[in-house]
Amino acid sequence: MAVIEVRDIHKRYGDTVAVDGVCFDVEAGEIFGVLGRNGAGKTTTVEIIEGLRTPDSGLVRVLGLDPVRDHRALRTVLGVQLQEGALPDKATAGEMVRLYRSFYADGADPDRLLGELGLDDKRDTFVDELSGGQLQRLSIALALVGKPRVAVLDELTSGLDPRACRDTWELIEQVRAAGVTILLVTHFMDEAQRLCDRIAVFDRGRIAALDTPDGLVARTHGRGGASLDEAFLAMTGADDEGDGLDDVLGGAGLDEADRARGDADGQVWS
Ligand SMILES: Nc1ncnc2c1ncn2[C@@H]1O[C@H](COP(=O)(O)OP(=O)(O)OP(=O)(O)O)[C@@H](O)[C@H]1O
Repeated sequence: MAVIEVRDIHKRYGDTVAVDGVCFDVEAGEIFGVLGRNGAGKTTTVEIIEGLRTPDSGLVRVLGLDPVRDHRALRTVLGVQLQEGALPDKATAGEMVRLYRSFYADGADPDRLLGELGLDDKRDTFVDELSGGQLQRLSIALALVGKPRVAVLDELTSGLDPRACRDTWELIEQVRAAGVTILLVTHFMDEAQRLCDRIAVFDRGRIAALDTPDGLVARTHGRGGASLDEAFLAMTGADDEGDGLDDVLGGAGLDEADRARGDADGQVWS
């Protein structure tokens, strides 16, 4: 059974169609990337998966749970990276991680996790005295401290310096090696290339392509050694000329059956 199942979800905000028939499966132990230009519908889709938004139609299941109806049960197995501004200013980094740890029966050691994220000397620092990158690392700690079975990481390394990025990628690889399934929303192609088993490229509320990083490159550049960055630019650059991603990908674009099919052989929680 897929860990995350998304079936034909639709969401409008007034006249704006944010999500228009999105389908995909995320398999156990997979890092599944979500890429797309600003406004493509990524956050809306992810917030529907987290149970923060209700789709107009369609179905979502996370470990068999309905994110809205089973929200309480979902909270114990799903780790979510909070967005900026969601934390109280006058709590310390250590207090926040210990508080989040207390919500779960099992979990990571707060001090060890802070150390792995390079925050050991910031344990007693107030949230409003952390730098942007330190806050970002704290939000990753909070997403992982409950040892979730599924983690949703939205803009994982935004604002991190290159060293902190690499350390964070290594941590995420360890988390994946422990069998956690990860949904990763990112604008960084090097991050997607390194971490993701498969990537869904969103375009105007739809999934225009779903493949491995190498598979996406092959769709636009053949086997000519181009990078994912070049592939993504080729796909999205055509948009500026008025063509959609499906036009660029031509016959290589996915049909509905492809979009719904998961084919990764990820690691399984042991
Ligand atoms: N609360 C809202 N009210 C009205 N329109 C919204 C709302 N949230 C998102 N939208 C619109 O829905 C569309 C999809 O937005 P969404 O935030 O899902 O895109 P995104 O791919 O996450 O973009 P970004 O990369 O900029 O974060 C956009 O056109 C956006 O303006």
